[in-house]
Amino acid sequence: MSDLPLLKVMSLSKFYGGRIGCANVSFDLWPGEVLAIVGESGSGKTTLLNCLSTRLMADSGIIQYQMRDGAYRDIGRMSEAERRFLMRTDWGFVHQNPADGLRMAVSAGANVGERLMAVGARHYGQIRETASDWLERVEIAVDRIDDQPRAFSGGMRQRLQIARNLVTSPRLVFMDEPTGGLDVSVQARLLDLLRGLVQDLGLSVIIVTHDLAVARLISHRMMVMKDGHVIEQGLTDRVLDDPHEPYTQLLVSSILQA
Ligand SMILES: Nc1ncnc2c1ncn2[C@@H]1O[C@H](COP(=O)(O)OP(=O)(O)OP(=O)(O)O)[C@@H](O)[C@H]1O
Repeated sequence: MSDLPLLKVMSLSKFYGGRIGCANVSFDLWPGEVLAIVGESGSGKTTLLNCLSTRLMADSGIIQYQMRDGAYRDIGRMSEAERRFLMRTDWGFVHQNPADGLRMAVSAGANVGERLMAVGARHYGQIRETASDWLERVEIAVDRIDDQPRAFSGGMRQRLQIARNLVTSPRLVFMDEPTGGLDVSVQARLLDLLRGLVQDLGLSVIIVTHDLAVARLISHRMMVMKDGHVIEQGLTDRVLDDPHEPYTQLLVSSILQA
């Protein structure tokens, strides 16, 4: 791990009119670290994730990202084109619904290859070979490369979305409930796969989940949100085994021992 954070977030806030989306959120994210944002429905997890990934503009606060050359850039001051380039190359975003992150009417191979072309790949044979490698890595049979994702199961679609995101070797991946909406056995397999990939690639991940068991399995550190505020944060095992805040204690006892 580097001795400098990959992402520095300072006093980030977003309001919807008079309603709090998220308020005054600050944290650092380190290279190779998986941070889970947990909390009940409406606590502000998605708002925070969307502000961090610039899909939503925060009302106030600063997000600094360490670029590949080591320099920090203020994300809020980047041009739209620079932000989009970052999203297509050095960052990934895995949506809960794979249809939001895939192009359903083009082949699986093209879904993966498209991201490669965004970083300058032009050689058709190499793009197809890399796409095949990635399909294999996410446990999709290579003979499905020309099929459209609409012919895939939910779990396969999600694995394809992951391949599409990881093919450009991003350093930071945002995930919004990536195992939500899947059968329990499919969820377990996907989580296993994700955990392996994150470890092998040394990815930094910010994952939103309402499922504390998912957070336990995949994250190093956890932030608990309530009414738009981060009310507790710490190492995942510490927060789950020894929650300090009464609200976290309630959340842990109601969900883990359900
Ligand atoms: N587009 C919007 N317009 C107005 N209010 C919004 C909008 N999006 C979210 N909110 C409000 O902001 C607060 C946080 O919502 P958010 O969706 O971020 O929570 P969440 O923890 O992600 O919930 P869930 O797990 O249900 O997705 C809620 O009070 C919600 O009603």
